[in-house]
Amino acid sequence: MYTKIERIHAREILDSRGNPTVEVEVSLVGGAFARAGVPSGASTGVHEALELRDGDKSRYGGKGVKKAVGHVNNEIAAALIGMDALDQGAVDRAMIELDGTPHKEKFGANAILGVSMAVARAAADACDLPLFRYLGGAAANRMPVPMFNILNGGAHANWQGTDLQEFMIAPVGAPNFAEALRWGSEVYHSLKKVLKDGGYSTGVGDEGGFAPVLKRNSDAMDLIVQAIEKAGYRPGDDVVIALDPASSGFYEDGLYNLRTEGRKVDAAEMVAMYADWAKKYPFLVLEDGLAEDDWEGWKLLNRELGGKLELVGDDLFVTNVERIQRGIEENAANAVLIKLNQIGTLTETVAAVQLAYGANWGAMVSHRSGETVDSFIADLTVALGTGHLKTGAPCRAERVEKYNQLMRIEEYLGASAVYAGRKAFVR
Ligand SMILES: C=C(OP(=O)(O)O)C(=O)O
Ligand SMILES: [Mg+2]
Repeated sequence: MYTKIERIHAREILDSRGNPTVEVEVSLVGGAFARAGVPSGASTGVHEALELRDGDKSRYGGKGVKKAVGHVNNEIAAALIGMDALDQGAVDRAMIELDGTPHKEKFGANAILGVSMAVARAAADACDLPLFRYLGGAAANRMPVPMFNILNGGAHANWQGTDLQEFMIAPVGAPNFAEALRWGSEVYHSLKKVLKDGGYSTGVGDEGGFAPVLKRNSDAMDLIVQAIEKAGYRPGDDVVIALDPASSGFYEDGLYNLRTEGRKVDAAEMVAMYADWAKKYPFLVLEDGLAEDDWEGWKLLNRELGGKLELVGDDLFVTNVERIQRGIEENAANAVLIKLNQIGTLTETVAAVQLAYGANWGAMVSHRSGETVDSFIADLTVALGTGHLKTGAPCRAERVEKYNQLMRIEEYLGASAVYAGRKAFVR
């Protein structure tokens, strides 16, 4: 059968931060071929599947991935060769069972995910279909709102800028994805000018957003509103703001340490700050507003703001159905962030999205702060119809490749494409 897996080969490559990561190639008997690159986070959740690093300090300071590469080339290849690439579920289950640990500690989620992605792409190639069409079927036509991270802080700016990690803009009022991309790029360049004119640095963080040193976190909101207006758009109607404070990164002994402002606050005070911002700013989406195990805080946040904001759990849920199920039962959020490498297979990622949909929750697909030029998540977003994705600033090749792939998909869909717009957000 022409979709049988014939060859699997992994190698070590570099990601956008200059750290090693896994790249996997898969060939099928009929000649189909695909390659996939595995991303890597910096503000990783403690409940994520394991990213296997060598720990050998003589190479890349211990960050090499030769062990993960070896697992792909040996045990995983031996088990998967001869399997049908069209049966993604069976391929992913075989790797999960062979690994046999709860968090993929044996092979590493980086090894398993590279194979999972490359097998899907090889199957799409064998079917002569674009990846989004292979994964999503004939009805997949929903183009996402791009969430551009234009101001970086926290771990993504070496803790030298804002405490909050990501300030994103979302062009909800655009008529289509191509225009949304243009609006986002124009606001990004407008922010550069606003920062330059204000005497701030225009150096960038890990995801390509500017990383100025500011006195208060809310200064970032004011600067972004100015940038939206100066670019000729209406804050709120055309372009809204989304935040990912990644607050697990500054949660210490039960309090949130806002270092730049010199104050430590509790969950209720954080919720009050977000409520105030929701009144003052065109602010619609809040990811990881509270820390990954602060379930009581999240419940309060959802009670207070769940009707106004899309509250997205990233470190809280780590794309893991058990944690998402708990979130649904405890009414702790109304949306989930979706990162393939937090869980380690395509099959489990799709299950996480379906669980969220079943609860009428939103799902936002996401890149990692360490990326390759692989644009798998662009296709995945359209395939699953999530309506929004975040993949950094509209600059830096590893980020724009995802946005550019969405341009190609929108062109391919032609009149069938539907831009999700404001409806993307569940509140
Ligand atoms: C993309 C993110 O960052 P990282 O990849 O560093 O976890 C995030 O926190 O949403
Ligand atoms: Mg996050």
